[in-house]
Amino acid sequence: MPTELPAGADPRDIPDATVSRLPEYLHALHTLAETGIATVSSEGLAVAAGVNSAKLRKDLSHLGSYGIRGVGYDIAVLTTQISDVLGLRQHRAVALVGVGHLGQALAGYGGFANRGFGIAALFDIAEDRVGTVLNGLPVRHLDELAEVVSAEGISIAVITTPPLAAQRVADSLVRAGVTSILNFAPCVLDVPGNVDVRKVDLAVELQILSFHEHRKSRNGKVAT
Ligand SMILES: NC(=O)c1ccc[n+]([C@@H]2O[C@H](COP(=O)([O-])OP(=O)(O)OC[C@H]3O[C@@H](n4cnc5c(N)ncnc54)[C@H](O)[C@@H]3O)[C@@H](O)[C@H]2O)c1
Repeated sequence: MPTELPAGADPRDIPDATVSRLPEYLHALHTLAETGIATVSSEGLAVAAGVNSAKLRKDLSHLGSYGIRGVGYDIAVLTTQISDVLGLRQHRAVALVGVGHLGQALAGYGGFANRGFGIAALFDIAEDRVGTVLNGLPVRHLDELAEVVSAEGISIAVITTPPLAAQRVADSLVRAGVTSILNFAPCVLDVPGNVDVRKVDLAVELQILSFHEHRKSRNGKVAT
């Protein structure tokens, strides 16, 4: 069985919605591999990943992976294919800027390493933070950003500063050569076209759950 994307399966053709589910499939595959099994049916993988199996088969067909009738997917092969598409076959060093409450929690989380990432550098500007050590990493002053980004080969950064500082921090990151930013600050960042930004906002997720709660209570009223 092939271990790389088959000819004709161009990662640029994979829909964004599929890409957003690939990390879930990868996580499920790692968990299944730990149980010692070598193959998994599309239904089994779909249950492990929490999606519907028709959607999973469609997603994996974008990778040129169709599974074998009666056998399913080879877990090791599919893991390699998804890791290739996500660019996870190389360990990626990540910088984190803003070592406050949230930054410290993220920097202290041990679960990134086995998902292909490591926080390699921490930055802040507060006098009482710069120079301290967190999980063996020194908190450096933002002035050192360009030097460290270049030395560590960092292309991805996480912003956990207050929103008012986030745009300036993003500008510094872009100048230093960072081309992907995960922004936790509740603001919109203006970046050049070659820079990818993803925003994480738990308040948005809660508002969506609030909508579902609101709808459930409205439906309940209609039903009674
Ligand atoms: N996305 C989410 O779901 C979510 C959840 C919680 C907090 N947040 C956001 O995360 C951010 C951090 O929250 P927090 O509670 O950790 O705040 P915090 O005040 O504890 O930490 C912010 C840190 O950023 C540093 N900082 C300020 N300006 C800086 C700059 N120019 N360069 C480098 N570092 C700078 C501060 O010194 C401090 O250490 C805020 O924007 C907050 O709104 C987002």
